[in-house]
Amino acid sequence: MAKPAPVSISAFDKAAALKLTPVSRETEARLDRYVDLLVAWQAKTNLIAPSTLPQLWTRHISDSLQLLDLAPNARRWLDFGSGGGFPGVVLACAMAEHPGASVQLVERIAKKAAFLREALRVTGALGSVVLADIGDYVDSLSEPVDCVTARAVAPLHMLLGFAAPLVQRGAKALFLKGQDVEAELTEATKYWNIEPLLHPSRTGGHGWIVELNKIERR
Ligand SMILES: C[S@@+](CC[C@H](N)C(=O)[O-])C[C@H]1O[C@@H](n2cnc3c(N)ncnc32)[C@H](O)[C@@H]1O
Repeated sequence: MAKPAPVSISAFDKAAALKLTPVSRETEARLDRYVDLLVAWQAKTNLIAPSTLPQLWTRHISDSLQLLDLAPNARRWLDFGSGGGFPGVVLACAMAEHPGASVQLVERIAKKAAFLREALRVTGALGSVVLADIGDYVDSLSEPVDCVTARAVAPLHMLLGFAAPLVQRGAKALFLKGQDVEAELTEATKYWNIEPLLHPSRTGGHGWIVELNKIERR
């Protein structure tokens, strides 16, 4: 008797992720193309910690998708330090269903920026890649942004410095943070007047999303 095909960990992980953060068939197809590209590039460029590959869908894709519910009306997104594309490329894949939406991905490492461009191309997601330092880019930006995001890029007090001009012009900031969020908030409030909203990550672990609608220098 033929043995049943082994259930691959990634298929199981993908199913868990889609239960946690459901998406349309079209977005799922775009995310599949992104995952294929990421896995191919990961062999030659370190885009994510190799130990997290088996949980790619829950650890990285759901982690990114969960931001959408916190800014359901946002159409113009800006992701700081996109690296391998989290959350920026994932958001761009999901936002492709909204005409006129776009996600800008800011990354200062040329090889990662090249990967991000290829990811937007193969997925057909709506967005653009900016090869620049975040601070320089924000200084040069005049068009409005609805929501600014970042994951694993810099300590909170530095992210607040980057995001402040955008939040002061009406943007919301959503920063994915780990278990040290309280210490980061304590440090940040030495320099900034903020009224943070803390959302526990839906993907479990000790993650938090820091939502900010006001950032003013003390
Ligand atoms: C640890 S990686 C995280 C990447 C991605 N956000 C994620 O969560 O998988 C941090 C990324 O931010 C980029 N980065 C850090 N500081 C930056 C800056 N000032 N300007 C542009 N990119 C920056 C780095 O080049 C790197 O690709």
